[in-house]
Amino acid sequence: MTSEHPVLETRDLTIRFGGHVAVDAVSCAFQRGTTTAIVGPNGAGKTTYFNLISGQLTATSGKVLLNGEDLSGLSVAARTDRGIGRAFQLTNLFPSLTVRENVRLVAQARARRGYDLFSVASSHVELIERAEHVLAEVRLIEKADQTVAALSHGDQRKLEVAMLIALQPQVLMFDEPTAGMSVDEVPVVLDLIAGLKRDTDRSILLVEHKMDVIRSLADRIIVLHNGALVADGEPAEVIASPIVQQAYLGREPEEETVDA
Ligand SMILES: Nc1ncnc2c1ncn2[C@@H]1O[C@H](COP(=O)(O)OP(=O)(O)OP(=O)(O)O)[C@@H](O)[C@H]1O
Repeated sequence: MTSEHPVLETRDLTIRFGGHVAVDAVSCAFQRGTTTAIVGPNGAGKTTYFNLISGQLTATSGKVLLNGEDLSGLSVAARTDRGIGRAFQLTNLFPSLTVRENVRLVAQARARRGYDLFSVASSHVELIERAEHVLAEVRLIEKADQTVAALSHGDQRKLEVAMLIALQPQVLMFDEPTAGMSVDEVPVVLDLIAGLKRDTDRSILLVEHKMDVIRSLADRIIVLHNGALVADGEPAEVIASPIVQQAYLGREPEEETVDA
């Protein structure tokens, strides 16, 4: 729980499916207040790496550490309690409830969990205030009394992010956050994630294919290829590196995506 540890770290993290090594000894540390994009060609192991961090998959070997604590053997729910929040997967919206009710439910559930020492004793008033704060953070406060069913798709995405924030994660994971979104919805989600970056206690990880999204959000890019970490650095440097351009991504620097 101290600042001497990176918020999240993977050490020699490996998973094999039969003879295939999908994530191959990936060691990487993620600091508070940083946003890291994970890129690589199709099948490189990006989603599998995410699944190993969030607990959807169990590593063959290696470790995932949160604030120095080994998460091996912990379920997805236990990892969420500890502070790993994965967007658009953990949260289920209740369509007939209002926006505010949805967020309050998550805040309440979070407060009941034993690991959140500061909010175990949270009063009803504190929980309500927390929900209002989160709704303001994602700019949904004016729609707080609308039912979820009445929201646009973009606003539902905002609500999903609000519910993720209400879980108070230290690590926020987004798997292709703009995939399947309409042209007008993309800036909404990008704005939201950019807003989340202002909280320097949080660390954001995103798997992303789109170069413009990466450029606008990431402070750092790590590249996976055949499950191994092959490049790590500032976006401009990584995108321009010959190893990424030619050997691994097979793309010219100015093309739309950095993979596949
Ligand atoms: N449950 C599984 N069983 C067997 N093989 C798997 C399983 N999950 C992933 N793989 C394999 O592991 C490799 C990495 O897959 P993964 O989905 O992590 O790649 P990715 O980088 O996320 O690709 P994409 O960009 O296409 O989503 C692939 O070869 C995939 O077929």
